[in-house]
Amino acid sequence: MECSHDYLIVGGGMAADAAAKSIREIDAAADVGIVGDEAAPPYQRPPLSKALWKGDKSPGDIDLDTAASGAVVHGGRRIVALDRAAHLARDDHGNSYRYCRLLLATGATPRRLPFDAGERMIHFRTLDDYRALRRFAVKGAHVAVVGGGFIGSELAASLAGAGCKVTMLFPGPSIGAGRYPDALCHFLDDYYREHGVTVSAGVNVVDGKAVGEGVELALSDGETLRVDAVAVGIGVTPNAELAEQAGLKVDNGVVVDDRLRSSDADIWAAGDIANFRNPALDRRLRVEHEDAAVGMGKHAGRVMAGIDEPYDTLPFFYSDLFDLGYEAVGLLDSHLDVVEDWREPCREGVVYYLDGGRVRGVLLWNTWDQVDAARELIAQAGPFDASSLRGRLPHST
Ligand SMILES: NC(=O)c1ccc[n+]([C@@H]2O[C@H](COP(=O)([O-])OP(=O)(O)OC[C@H]3O[C@@H](n4cnc5c(N)ncnc54)[C@H](O)[C@@H]3O)[C@@H](O)[C@H]2O)c1
Repeated sequence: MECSHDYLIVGGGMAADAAAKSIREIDAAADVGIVGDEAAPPYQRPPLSKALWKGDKSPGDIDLDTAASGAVVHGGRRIVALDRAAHLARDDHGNSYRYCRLLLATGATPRRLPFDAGERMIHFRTLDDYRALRRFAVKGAHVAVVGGGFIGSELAASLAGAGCKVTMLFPGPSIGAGRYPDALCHFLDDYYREHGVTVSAGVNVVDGKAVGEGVELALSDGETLRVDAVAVGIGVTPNAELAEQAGLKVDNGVVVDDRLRSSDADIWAAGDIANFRNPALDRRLRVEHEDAAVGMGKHAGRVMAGIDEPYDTLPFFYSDLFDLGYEAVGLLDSHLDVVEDWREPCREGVVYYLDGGRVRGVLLWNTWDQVDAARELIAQAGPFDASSLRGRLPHST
């Protein structure tokens, strides 16, 4: 089959959906095509590790209704080659797609543990992964959660809340290490333990195999752990092979300019794969959060449809961990100078991340309605220090 689209979007996630909708808003007559390798049409990813486990949402509620944008969604297909000169993409089913303008929104692939332990070990990212884990992570089941980052901390809390016995395993010193200040990391380790989670920090999973109706893991401390299922969240790799094969500039993702345009004038990139420069932070970034996927998708769609404006949005993300929650703006890197301003230690407060007297990131821990104020602070030249920051952002709840 050969088809032709004015705008072809490669990847079927949240960035793709946002781009299709913003193209439609500007170019009502546009012919937009989306080719994505997941069978499901675009859906919201954040509920997979949070709301779906709490029963706040069901899989039917997370559909993004991309069809409403008028885009033709070619699901279950993967673009495997791009001929930039001919403006032609080819998929793994032998179909070809002609395009005028193309958006790469191919997302990222979970890093894998170096062994196969069968269907009960799930590298967690997609709706299919959620469904697979749900089959085994029933009430009372013992689930090992490998990784102490975003997926690991959210899933461990959600699974414990859903009545599973949870063991967290990760090589670092504590949950959230490298992102949060030490006191908060230690508080989180204790908080998870108080909520019934076994937190095994500093422990690597070195091997594993399927055994009967479970998985047996060999750990770096010499122990063996037998569980009903394993959920793995040990980081992701941007899906930039297609861009690389096509000869686009790739360096920790697809390198784009301030219009999210790649080194090819007719190809843009958005979401997890895009390496862009943020002017306020004065550095290039690749951001793997929902807000960036949606915001960059929307922005790329607008630019592709003819609105010439720069993308200068600061990274924003949020999380829910048991009854704790936070919003964050900019860079959370505990190697920066960290100023903690607690209203109640580790329960409610603000953490600032500084570099040379400039605020580069703000963590709003159980502190709400301060995101705009945090953005403004990061835009200011400073210099700031602990005394000028403490008490600056109100600690409203
Ligand atoms: N709330 C949110 O914004 C949110 C929620 C879920 C996922 N995400 C995104 O999804 C992506 C994937 O999340 P993630 O949690 O996998 O990545 P992550 O980078 O947040 O965390 C990776 C974790 O795995 C650990 N790790 C690395 N190698 C390991 C190994 N061999 N064995 C055990 N642990 C190992 C790291 O120490 C770290 O704790 C991220 O890009 C994240 O930003 C975001």
